[in-house]
Amino acid sequence: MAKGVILLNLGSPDSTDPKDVRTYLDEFLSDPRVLDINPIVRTIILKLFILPTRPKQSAEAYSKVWTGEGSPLIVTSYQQQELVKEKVDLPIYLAMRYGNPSTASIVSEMKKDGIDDLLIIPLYPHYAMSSYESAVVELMEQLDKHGMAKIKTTLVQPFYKDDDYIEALWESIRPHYEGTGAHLMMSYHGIPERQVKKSDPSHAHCLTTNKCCDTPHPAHATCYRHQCFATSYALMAKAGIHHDDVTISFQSRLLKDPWLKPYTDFEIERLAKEGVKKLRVICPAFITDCLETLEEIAMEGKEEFLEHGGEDFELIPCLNTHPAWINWLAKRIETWQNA
Ligand SMILES: C=CC1=C(C)c2cc3[nH]c(cc4nc(cc5[nH]c(cc1n2)c(C)c5CCC(=O)O)C(CCC(=O)O)=C4C)c(C)c3C=C
Ligand SMILES: [Fe+2]
Ligand SMILES: [Fe+2]
Repeated sequence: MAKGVILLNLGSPDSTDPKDVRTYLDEFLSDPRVLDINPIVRTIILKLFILPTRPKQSAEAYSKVWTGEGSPLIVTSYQQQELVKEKVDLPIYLAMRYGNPSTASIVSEMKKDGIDDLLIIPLYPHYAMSSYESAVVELMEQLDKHGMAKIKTTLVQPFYKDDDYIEALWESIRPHYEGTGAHLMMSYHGIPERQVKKSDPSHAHCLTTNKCCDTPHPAHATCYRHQCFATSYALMAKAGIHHDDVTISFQSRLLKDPWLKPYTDFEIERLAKEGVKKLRVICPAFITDCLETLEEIAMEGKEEFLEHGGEDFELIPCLNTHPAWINWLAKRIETWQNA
């Protein structure tokens, strides 16, 4: 059998031209796992309220972080792919859920290469219907469309508390944090609360009490909130960081419905007002630095912190191309290859 590995990430616009950003946002927000509302209402909201204004605003934000080679998310993802290729003797593919390289185009490449035994690695530590699930469903649909529905597939599960992942995360954070005396914010991408409830197969556990995420339950296999907390607690335990020195929060809200709380922007302001002078922020929901870390946190978040009395603010980079992360990927692939 011809083995191959596919890395899945979210994707970016092709350029900072508002037209390209519009095309990207249209594809992204038309995904029923992202705006999971009545399809007619979704089209109305998208076409009448979001697409007339947001592409220009988002294009301006993207312009602040864009590199000579393109979007940070795409550039770093290609670097990850190349570094993994240096470590394992297998074809390594990279596909995006939205934009390019599209999942469809990469599946077509895999078909030409005769791949019939595939390891799927969604580059998301946590399960969310809008990220991990959507990327996997799109891949499966494309395999089906390309006549590859019957190939052997192995799916890497959300690795939010995997010991080697937590170790790699701490190794990447440690030089930027240890000895600074800073308060540590762990800011995760938010999702609407209704999506946490929808992803609970029992429909009777998630968000029913304040303590649901700390009470063991099968629903946690697909509970984004539980998995984010589990990453935070495992990291604190590994690094010996006391919970008084940590704030866990959720960023990047869209529209007015309730999203997971507490909200990162409110927490940054609160911490500054309460006298925290030095803040370091990590964003463990992202493997790769992107608009949401480099602009929303490192620029907007910093401005907000300094405006309200904070003095020293830094975003700690995501895992990106850290050797411990590349080793984690290579080890997962080799374990599968040799099984
Ligand atoms: C952790 C993974 C992600 C989840 C979960 C997620 C949910 C989610 N996102 C939106 C809306 C937007 N997100 C945007 C950017 C963006 N989102 C993620 C990851 C997750 N999103 C990443 C990595 C990025 C950055 C992409 C890049 O090019 O750098 C954007 C686009 C930018 C903007 O206009 O703000 C939108 C829109 C929703 C609605 C949602 C859950 C319902
Ligand atoms: Fe997002
Ligand atoms: Fe939960």
